[in-house]
Amino acid sequence: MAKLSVNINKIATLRNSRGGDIPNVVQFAKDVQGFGAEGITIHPRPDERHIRYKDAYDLKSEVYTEYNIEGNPVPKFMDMVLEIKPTQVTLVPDAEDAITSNAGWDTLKHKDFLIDVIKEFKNNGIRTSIFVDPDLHQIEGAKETGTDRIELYTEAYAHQYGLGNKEAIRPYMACAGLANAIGLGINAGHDLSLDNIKFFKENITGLLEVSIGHALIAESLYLGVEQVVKMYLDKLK
Ligand SMILES: CC(=O)[C@@H](O)[C@H](O)COP(=O)(O)O
Ligand SMILES: NCC(=O)COP(=O)(O)O
Repeated sequence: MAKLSVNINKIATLRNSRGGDIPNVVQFAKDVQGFGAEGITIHPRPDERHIRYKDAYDLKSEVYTEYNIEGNPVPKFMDMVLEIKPTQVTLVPDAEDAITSNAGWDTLKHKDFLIDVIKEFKNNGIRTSIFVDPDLHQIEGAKETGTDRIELYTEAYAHQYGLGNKEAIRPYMACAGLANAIGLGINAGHDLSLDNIKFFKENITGLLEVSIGHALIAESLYLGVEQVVKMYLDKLK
């Protein structure tokens, strides 16, 4: 069974569009955990256009499932994560102006940097994960950094699956096979949805956690948050 971590960035985006506190992201996190979510993911970006650093602190005492903070480990981000000490930090190489995450780390090119950053987080008792493209060389590189887990960047799978190309799962299966063989835990995320999650889960041996935000919130507009969370949990069994 893979854990469902709900990414609540979109709730903050909605709140920020009016400048007030509706919807309240902390209340949403509490409710979604009550509906069965096994984790809360946030991804504060440098411009704080959705989740803000203050939200990350406010959520600390209310997330009683797994708290996963994603982002580019620039000094401000590192200080915040080291202070909050979430369950997991997921390192994502965001460009400042990226609309959303659009690439995994080059774990070979940035190996020394990643080794240093991961050591710092692990010394503080925080589990680490690196966002990576489904490429065997990048998985091997990730192992060299000392990270506990990888997060497979699933945008390509989700896009191809939507076009009817189920073969798109193959590179992910190969990466999962390698990760399992060399002792890396496997997370996955980006554009996963009620449509594509079951096939992904069925084919990825050892999948530990998925973080899902954009599709989950969009689906909730029609079906309701509680129903959607339960549908994901069922597909992730
Ligand atoms: C790493 C990843 O795929 C997610 O964090 C995703 O990028 C969500 O971030 P946004 O809500 O900014 O799109
Ligand atoms: N790590 C992926 C994530 O948190 C959510 O991505 P998305 O479902 O919003 O594309």
